[in-house]
Amino acid sequence: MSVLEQILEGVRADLAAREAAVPFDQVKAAAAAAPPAKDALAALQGQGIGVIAEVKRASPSRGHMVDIPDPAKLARQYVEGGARVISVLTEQRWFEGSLTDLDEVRAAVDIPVLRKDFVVGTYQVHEARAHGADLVLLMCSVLEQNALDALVDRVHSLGMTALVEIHDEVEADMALQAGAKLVGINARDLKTLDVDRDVFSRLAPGLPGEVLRVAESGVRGPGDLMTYAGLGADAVLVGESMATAEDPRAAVRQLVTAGSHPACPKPAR
Ligand SMILES: O=C(O)c1ccccc1NCC(=O)[C@H](O)[C@H](O)COP(=O)(O)O
Repeated sequence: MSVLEQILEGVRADLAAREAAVPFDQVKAAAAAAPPAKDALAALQGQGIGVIAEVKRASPSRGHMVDIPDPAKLARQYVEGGARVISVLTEQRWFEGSLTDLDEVRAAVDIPVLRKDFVVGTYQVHEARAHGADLVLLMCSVLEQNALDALVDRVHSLGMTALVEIHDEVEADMALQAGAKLVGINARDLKTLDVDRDVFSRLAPGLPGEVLRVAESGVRGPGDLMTYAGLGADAVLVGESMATAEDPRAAVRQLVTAGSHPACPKPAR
């Protein structure tokens, strides 16, 4: 069984437990009662390359990386550094995340917040909204086309933005067919965990001009951001190198400064 299949097995088991504990109607009602979602596309369309900074303690490729006893504090540091969106991993078994992290980050910052998880059904989408998320990650690698279409519609109908993740040409077609407005091109192959930054240069030119492009994974510093900017990225999503930085505020600031420097290529929109 691949790591991705193992992750999904755990995600489905944990989801079944939550569904048994909290009925879907209750989650839907909580989502409907939540304050309106923030406009993530507007946030990412600002000047320069946007930085999406992630609250990430652990991963299948790295194991446990860092203790984050206070995700709200880390998120505030990211905001002070100039992040446009905060990504919160909520998967618990491999990433040590939780919906509590999402609650704490939501309460701490005013910028859009992404629920980063392995979403396989509508329950998780309403759950994300109920916990204050403004964006939801949907991964083409774990969804059939029909399911992706339905989940993109559901995310958008709740006022949130779907970040639709792709890693190859087939998934790019899936994302576009589903009506994605924000596409994340993940350099990490989730089956092998290898990071290949060339995936972005292969896939980004095939996306229509109006679709915002996020370069995901393997961004280790301003040099990577500048490279992705030159290839047409509107934003970079950065986990490990921000969450493990000695000074996360300064680490984000360094990226933001590079992304707004006159020498940094600007997105074409
Ligand atoms: O990070 C992993 O090892 C991983 C393995 C399997 C599925 C997903 C995985 N990561 C999720 C992500 O997409 C990253 O957290 C995100 O792109 C940030 O990556 P990085 O900056 O390299 O930490």
